[in-house]
Amino acid sequence: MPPSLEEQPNLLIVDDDETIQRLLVIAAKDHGWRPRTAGSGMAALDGLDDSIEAVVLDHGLPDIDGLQTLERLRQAKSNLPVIMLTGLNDAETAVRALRAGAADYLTKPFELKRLFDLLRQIRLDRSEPAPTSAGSTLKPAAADGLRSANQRVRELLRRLEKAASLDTTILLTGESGTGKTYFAKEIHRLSPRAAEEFIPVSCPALPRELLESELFGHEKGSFTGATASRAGRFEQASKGTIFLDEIGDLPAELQPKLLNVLQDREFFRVGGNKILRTNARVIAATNVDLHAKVADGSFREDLYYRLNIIELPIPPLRERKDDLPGLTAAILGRIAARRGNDGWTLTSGASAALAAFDWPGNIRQLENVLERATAFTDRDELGEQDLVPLLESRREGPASGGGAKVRTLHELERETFLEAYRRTGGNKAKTARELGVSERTVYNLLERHGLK
Ligand SMILES: Nc1ncnc2c1ncn2[C@@H]1O[C@H](COP(=O)(O)OP(=O)(O)OP(=O)(O)O)[C@@H](O)[C@H]1O
Repeated sequence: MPPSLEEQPNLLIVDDDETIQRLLVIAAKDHGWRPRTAGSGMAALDGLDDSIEAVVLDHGLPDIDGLQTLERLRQAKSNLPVIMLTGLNDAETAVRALRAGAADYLTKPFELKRLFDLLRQIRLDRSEPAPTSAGSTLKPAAADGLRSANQRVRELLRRLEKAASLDTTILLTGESGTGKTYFAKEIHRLSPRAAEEFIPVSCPALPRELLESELFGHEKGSFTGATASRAGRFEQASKGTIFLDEIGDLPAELQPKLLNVLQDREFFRVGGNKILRTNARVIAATNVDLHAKVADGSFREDLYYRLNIIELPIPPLRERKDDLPGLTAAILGRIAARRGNDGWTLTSGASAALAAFDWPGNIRQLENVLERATAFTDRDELGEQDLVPLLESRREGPASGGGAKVRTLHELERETFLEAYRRTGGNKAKTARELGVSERTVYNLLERHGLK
């Protein structure tokens, strides 16, 4: 039975060309939408109300243009999906539309079917209930990492796929371990450059001089130890993608050089006097707030804007817990393939324990927990007792602010205890023996550290 008129979702069509408007209205009705129309950006803003579920927006409008309309629509309703219609060969508008938060764009002329397939998919994504994280069975893994149970991530992935094909600079932001490197590789894989090289460079991994030579190459004799000329990563990645991880740590002296590459595609090797050109696509990532770095003067504003053509913010795991079952299945599948066994399932208690944790180290921490839990069990089902002792709330990775973090006695006790508890597979008697304490103390320790 077709949906009643009340059940049909409202679609706002914004186009000043009456013929196209009429065509879209007919097609919208055919596809189960209830169309409303606006002939200008201002009319679209006037016509916006809570019942509108999606907008099809032409770029060329008579008053405020499509991009400005898009920005204002999204200001009024931040989660409103907008599909932008752009002219042929207008990649710049497409990039700017995605940047301004468009769910997608279509280049005119386009097939009506494509538009309504997209709209249907957006609707599906929004209405699909998120799977519960507790439960004994795991769904098959989203092996390519481009599926998600979380609406925010699904929207991010849609933008990511679109951005991948546009060959533009992308900035991935998010806490450590959220998957920035993983997504950078996915962008490369989905891009027309997939067959070329993907070259990652970690900015804080090298001192300034070496980083400069790593990125831009050097000529023989340009510094002590430069016994031969060497091409840099920008030369090597000329047809491919260069991934600049932790770009916030790029030393001030190298920032103008990177800016030149992004602006003019030109650079010099260290000690070189020949202008070299690169066509590398740049993807950068940061887990620090670059805005704040611009504000305190440690990161150039012009470089920030060059990098931030399209920003893809990756949410922390604690804000996408509905993805835990899929991610867990994907990671366990990967571990099983590596170890050559049939894999593991989780008891509902184990799933609930994962869901109750706040994951300060994000997906990397989930991966570590699963690696360790599977290493210490002979069973093919992971239970609460396999996971709970591994769920530590301390942030993983290097402590921010530099320098080794001084741990309190309480933290040391917790770590030592957890080590032993994990080693013994959660066996309290064995843990007691290993630590030279009574079993009663093991119970006390479990309680003291909130592990019961
Ligand atoms: N969608 C995903 N599916 C499966 N595994 C993932 C996914 N995203 C990330 N991972 C895994 O989680 C781990 C951490 O991801 P990644 O290294 O990409 O994080 P990051 O944000 O780049 O971290 P950092 O800021 O510390 O460099 C990796 O081992 C990666 O393979």
